[in-house]
Amino acid sequence: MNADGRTRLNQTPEWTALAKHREELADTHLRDLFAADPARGTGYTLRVGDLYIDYSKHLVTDETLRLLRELAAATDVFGLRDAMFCGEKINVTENRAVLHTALRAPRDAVIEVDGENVVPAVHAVLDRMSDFADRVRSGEWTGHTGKRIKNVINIGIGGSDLGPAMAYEVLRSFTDRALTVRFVSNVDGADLHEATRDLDPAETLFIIASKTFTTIETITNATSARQWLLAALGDEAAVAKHFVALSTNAEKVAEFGIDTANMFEFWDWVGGRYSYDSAIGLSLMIAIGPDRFREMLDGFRIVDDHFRTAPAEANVPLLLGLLGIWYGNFHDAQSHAVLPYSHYLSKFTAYLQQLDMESNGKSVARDGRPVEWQTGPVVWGTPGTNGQHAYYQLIHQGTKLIPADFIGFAEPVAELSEELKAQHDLLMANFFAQTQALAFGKTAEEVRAEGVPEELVAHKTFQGNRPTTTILARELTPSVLGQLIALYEHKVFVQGAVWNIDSFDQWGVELGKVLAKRVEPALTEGADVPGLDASTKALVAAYRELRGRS
Ligand SMILES: O=P(O)(O)OC[C@H]1O[C@](O)(CO)[C@@H](O)[C@@H]1O
Repeated sequence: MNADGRTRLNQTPEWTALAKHREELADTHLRDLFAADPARGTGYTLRVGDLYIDYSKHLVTDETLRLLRELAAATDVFGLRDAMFCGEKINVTENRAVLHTALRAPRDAVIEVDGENVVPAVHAVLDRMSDFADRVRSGEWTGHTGKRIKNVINIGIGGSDLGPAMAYEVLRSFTDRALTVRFVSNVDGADLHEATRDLDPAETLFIIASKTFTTIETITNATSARQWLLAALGDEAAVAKHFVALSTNAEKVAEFGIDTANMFEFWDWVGGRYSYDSAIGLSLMIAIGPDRFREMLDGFRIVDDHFRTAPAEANVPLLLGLLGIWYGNFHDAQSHAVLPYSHYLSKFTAYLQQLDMESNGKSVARDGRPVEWQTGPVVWGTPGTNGQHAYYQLIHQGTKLIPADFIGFAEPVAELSEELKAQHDLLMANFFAQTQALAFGKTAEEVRAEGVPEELVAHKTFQGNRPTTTILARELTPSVLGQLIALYEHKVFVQGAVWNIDSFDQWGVELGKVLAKRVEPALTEGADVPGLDASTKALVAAYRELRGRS
């Protein structure tokens, strides 16, 4: 029993029933499931907004889905969902509400935190962002010397980088191509160097994105960026025209030297990895314009409303979350691949890595006791066709079960030439062929029938039975991007709720930060750091020697 009165997850009858069911299905192949139900290809599908979700190629039956839904009911996933949408403080270790859904709520919605409706503030910031973005895009907002802003550099890390950087790539064809928009995150000086080396400081706007405004990588890069600017423009007053801040921490913003009039605010109830639809999206909004940004928010809202209201049988985030639990907890799958068949989604999986792994990479339950069940998977993947010529071999014929999401679009991006658009069918033929091959494989008999010599038959056989979800949409628009992100946000939520972990804290990143601060003087000054272990001590000495410092 948990301290909160709940039976431990792995001791519930629902969990035990799933484990037993898994044994019963051990010898069932997807080929059998499709043979037994000719309607499976259309029956095991759902729609949400513009997304068509095919989950027929999963190792599940109606009974599996029923048992999974019972697990969700027993762990009160929908109860926690309602608490989240209402602004209850479900981030228990930080005593915070979790309200990224308020960032896309309509103007007239009422969502309260500590008795205060947060929606008017959300829209006030959105309006200020829109006004600022319009002024930069139109050339009305100029740099210190009066030159038009042609370059926008977002400096941030983690949730203050990955979201806008990903979305900028995804929506590139909607961006103002006259603007150069870059993202600097790494404290390796090379990142800022490459981002600024060919730019005119007088035409460059820096957006310093940091929820806390204390993150060392971001503050270090921002300080270097200010030096780069001032070295060229020579006047402290230039900072006001070339630096804006996105933060929850006005005091630290002012301390850094950015006028808080140039600060776009968000709130502690927005987690970093859930923040790119807040002020953190300013660089994206400048790139695509406020109207497109709002279309994206509308897309998020479509899936929020669906998650909040759809019954369990038709609730897509619930389904996707439960399927992940089925593989992670009952098939020992360790990882989950996300494989987009769109060049524009090249940073999509990197974004999801933070969303999923920082949220659900936990081993302590909400009541403080260690979990006795697997939690979040390793999330990985790159655009599909490139992956086909790299790691798909392992997915097809390796010894590990790797459930995968395939994401594709019926239409190529509108601005491609007719010639390049013609390549789209080939791209999508690969998309459909892969999930088919993964599910159904190729039997030894089929291989033999092709005249393959006996000694090669085993090598050329594909076991199949590799589960995939296919997510298909007509085209990649700002709204569809919002829908996709909200879908994954809520999927991650569902899994955290079932595992009874706090998906909204991230204590696991703290220790490394503290140790880096402690080790730095050993590198720079050769200072003796008390308690440094023998391995790290020797590595520091080797580093100093290589840098000619010892
Ligand atoms: O926006 P901040 O406060 O600079 O934090 C950046 C990132 O650092 C983390 O706290 C830890 O990596 C993330 O959760 C967050 O997105």
